[in-house]
Amino acid sequence: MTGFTDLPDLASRALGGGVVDANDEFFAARDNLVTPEPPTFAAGTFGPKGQVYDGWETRRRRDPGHDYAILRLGAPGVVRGVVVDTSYFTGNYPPHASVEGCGMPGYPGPAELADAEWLPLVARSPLRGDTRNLFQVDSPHRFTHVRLRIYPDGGVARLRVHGVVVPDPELFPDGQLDLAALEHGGLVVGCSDMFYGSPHQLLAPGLARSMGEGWETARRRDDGNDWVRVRLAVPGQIRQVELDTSHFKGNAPAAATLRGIDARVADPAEPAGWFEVLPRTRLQPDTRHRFPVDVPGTATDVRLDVFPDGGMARMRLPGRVAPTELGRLRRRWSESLPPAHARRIAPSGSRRVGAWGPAPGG
Ligand SMILES: NC(=O)NC(NC(N)=O)C(=O)[O-]
Repeated sequence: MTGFTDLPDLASRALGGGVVDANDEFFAARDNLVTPEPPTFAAGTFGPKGQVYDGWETRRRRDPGHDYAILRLGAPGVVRGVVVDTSYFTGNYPPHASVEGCGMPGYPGPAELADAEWLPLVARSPLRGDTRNLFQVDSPHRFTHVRLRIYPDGGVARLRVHGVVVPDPELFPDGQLDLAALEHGGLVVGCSDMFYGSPHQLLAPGLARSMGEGWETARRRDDGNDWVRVRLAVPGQIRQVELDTSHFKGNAPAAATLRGIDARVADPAEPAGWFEVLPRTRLQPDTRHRFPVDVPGTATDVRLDVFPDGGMARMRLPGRVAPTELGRLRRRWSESLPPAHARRIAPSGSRRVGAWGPAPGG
């Protein structure tokens, strides 16, 4: 794993991201900005408003100003880079764009977001048409929303917001959670092959709807086996291993093993530090397998080996986090809040009720 685009897209619809506001979407719907699949184009397809585009496209401005869209991240986190993808927008891409982020508690609507404290992620920069425009981001804050501004108008196919999830520890007060879940901060840090499907999808929320929503390798023609390594959201004890081969019917692995390591005290490069979580276990195609396990060790990372190759829809690792780690998670969360969000959090957990604005009708 090298550049920021290897990190998960926090805005993706696959993670629950959405477009909550835009000043205009005359030619093409804002919602397309967060579609997980790459953009497509069919020349000469005209609807009642014009050429059909797989992206967000505003009308031609006849007055000064600029257009904007606001995205809710599916999983709030620290942003490492954004991709303003103008694929297929050639005579109608915006020549410039900027991106800002804000961190808000609760579930703000467009009116609250308009008044939010927006911090710069990408300064106003030139864009190329029909191009994935990459911008590195350097900000330590945990953002819940981003705002894309385009100058003055035009079309953008996708906005990818790559980063590291920073979970809200209040969501698992008793320390029980899926230690591998992307939305909790679990992260794929390496894999042998991802020819047909991204390994990040293994950790995505919900059930996969098709084979395309899982991790799938190419057919192996040697004696090796495929594997994926995951950094857990937080160090913890794994209580159950869920390996879901749903939709993989002619291409499920025959068997799998799972090993864990506490990389704070052992070197992952040395085999000695790895302990068995799930012994080599036969798998069935198209099946959600759930194996209770009793592992005394704490793991920071796991490695799933599949034999010999194939595909898997999801891997879940329900487990328990030590109270000390929960404290560390709380500190990491509070230290990464942008100033406006931090000001809204009163001490002693008062954010549980009415933390954002008055109750409806109140
Ligand atoms: N051929 C076009 O793309 N024209 C217009 N856009 C759409 N969607 O028809 C425009 O003015 O940008």
